Amino acid sequence: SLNYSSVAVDCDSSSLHNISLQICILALFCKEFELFFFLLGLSSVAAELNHPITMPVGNLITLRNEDDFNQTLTSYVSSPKTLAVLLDYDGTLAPIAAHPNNTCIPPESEVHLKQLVQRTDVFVAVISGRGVDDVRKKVNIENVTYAGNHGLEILYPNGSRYNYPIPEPLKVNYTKMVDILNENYAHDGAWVENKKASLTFHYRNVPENLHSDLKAEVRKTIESYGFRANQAHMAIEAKPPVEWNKGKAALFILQNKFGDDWADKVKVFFAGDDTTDEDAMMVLKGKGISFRIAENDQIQTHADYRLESPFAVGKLLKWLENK
Ligand SMILES: O=P(O)(O)OC[C@H]1O[C@H](O[C@H]2O[C@H](CO)[C@@H](O)[C@H](O)[C@H]2O)[C@H](O)[C@@H](O)[C@@H]1O
Repeated sequence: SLNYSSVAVDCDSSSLHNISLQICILALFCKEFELFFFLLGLSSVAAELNHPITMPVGNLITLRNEDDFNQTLTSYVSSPKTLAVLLDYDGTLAPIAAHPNNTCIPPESEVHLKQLVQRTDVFVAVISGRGVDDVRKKVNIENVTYAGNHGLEILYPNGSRYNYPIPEPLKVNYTKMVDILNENYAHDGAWVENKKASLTFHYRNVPENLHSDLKAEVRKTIESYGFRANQAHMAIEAKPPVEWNKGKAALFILQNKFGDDWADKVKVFFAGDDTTDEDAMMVLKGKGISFRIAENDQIQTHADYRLESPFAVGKLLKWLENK
């Protein structure tokens, strides 16, 4: 069991988050549940402090066609650096569908994406919330680096993999959380997508009058197992409380491919439609150009520009292909 003593810590929010998370996991090992939940709360608060939660709103320039791309992006794209294109899948490459199995990349986008991948001066990665093998199957293009589970797993073109090390107690809790969500809430059209490292609770087919209570209950359940709950499109994502996200994964992929000085060697384009994509937009601010895919031009985002739909992403890919 744990012996308590008082410790004074003078540190920034990032270190506070890491320290509290580490002791929290130790507390779980030692079955010190009160301490576990206290430290879990503390680590979440520290993570929030570390993460600016207010995002710029409005005044977001929308790029709609070739003329817009020419006017806005030409000077950035004409530098002799290698082009790195990092793309989210659902809602970005592929339009949202009623069920994850029913998505596909519009044929025109697929053609341009394939052309880009074939160029030796272009690097392409897809960074998704789906399981990595699932998104790999969906995109189905060779020579692309795939990241799944919001970056927790990465599959390189040569078949090698990176898996973010998730602490054992969290894995145990994950399994329990999947069982409870399935048992208590997977009805009236709701279902749990178990992706092994993170899950998505889908409620798209649930009658609308039940949404608000269901969402609150599911969030509470997810958090009671020590996981983070994120709102997504008609779904709630449960992610492990680790210091890893699409932003960290994007940097990791770029560093691995181009070295620590990647920012001097590469011009980066990132596109995403969801809150989890904001982590990548944040870390790439000033180092690349990012696009938020959104119908609403008042969306809160860290992206530099807005594209209205996955079809506009296709137009951007076509434009990039000719650069
Ligand atoms: O990071 P992404 O590639 O955007 O993945 C995010 C989640 O996308 C999927 O769910 C969403 O898209 C489905 C298909 O269009 C839609 O039916 C669902 O309502 C959306 O929430 C996917 O199923 C999740 O695993 C991803 O985390």
